[in-house]
Amino acid sequence: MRNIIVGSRQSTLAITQTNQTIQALREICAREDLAYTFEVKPIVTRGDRILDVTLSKVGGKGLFVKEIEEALLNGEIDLAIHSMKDMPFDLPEGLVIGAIPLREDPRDCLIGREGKGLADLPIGARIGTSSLRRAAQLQAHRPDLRIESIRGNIDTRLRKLDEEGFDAILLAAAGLHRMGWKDRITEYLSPEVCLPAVGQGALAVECRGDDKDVLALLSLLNDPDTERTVAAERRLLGLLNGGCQIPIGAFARLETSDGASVVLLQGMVSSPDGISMLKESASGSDPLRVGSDVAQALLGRGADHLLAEARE
Ligand SMILES: NCc1[nH]cc(CCC(=O)O)c1CC(=O)O
Repeated sequence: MRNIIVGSRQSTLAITQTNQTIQALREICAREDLAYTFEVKPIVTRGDRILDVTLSKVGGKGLFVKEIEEALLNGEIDLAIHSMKDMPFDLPEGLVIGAIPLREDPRDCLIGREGKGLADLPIGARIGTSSLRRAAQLQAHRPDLRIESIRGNIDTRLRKLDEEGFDAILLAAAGLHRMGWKDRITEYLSPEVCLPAVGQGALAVECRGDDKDVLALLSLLNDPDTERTVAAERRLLGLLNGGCQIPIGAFARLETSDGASVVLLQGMVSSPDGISMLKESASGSDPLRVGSDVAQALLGRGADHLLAEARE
């Protein structure tokens, strides 16, 4: 018998993801006859305190992660559930990702006012997003659209769609699905129009590297297919050194070829206006290799210049 303390941010999405993951762990415990109980401990992160300023301007990776990792390291909590796409590339010494559960829908989506899809939006329509990646790709697809910044948690943004007169906003489908707000989505953007963020739709369940009980439990929650696709995307991000402020998109999926699992990865790097946009793809059995192949292809075609410009 052990009580596992789960640290969680207090945004509606974080609470939902934490509760859904605990529910899945409880089902595993019932099935495997494991005597664990779970308790949620609220944690406030820097990212939560500065939501009223543009997050990308504040910079620094892992604004939503640092305080939670400190609580893991000092034993205040035993487990934390993060959105994979908010996870920095490197984990602090002593912490590991114990499970990557089955991925939700990785796509971005449009939430149009009055049910409008992308093709229904009038010339010059106002679109709310504060993601450089979504803005660049949408602008490349529809140069006429006026893209404006919109901030806050998912719930706040949905409210602002109506209150601030946007014609549509862009969000990750995964968050809306998890919150039960699928019906607000008016169009799913295909990866051809908008490549998602690295790890979008996936969760990272983090714990201490020496916590044997929790590691054993989490291994039962891990989804090996999701782990493979996320590994390819994150290798690409790591090699592009995505810390700087530049639109980067990636999407990996699996296919079976002659009985073997093959990872197919598409990657994109762009100037913020979407005018200089590079896209490359690769496939293979080793996700890390596929990630570095796409990174090398992008760098060889000039992604290094785009990255250097963004650093200036
Ligand atoms: N940037 C915040 C964030 N982190 C994870 C999600 C959505 C869920 C996910 O991608 O797993 C969101 C909101 C959004 O981008 O719409």
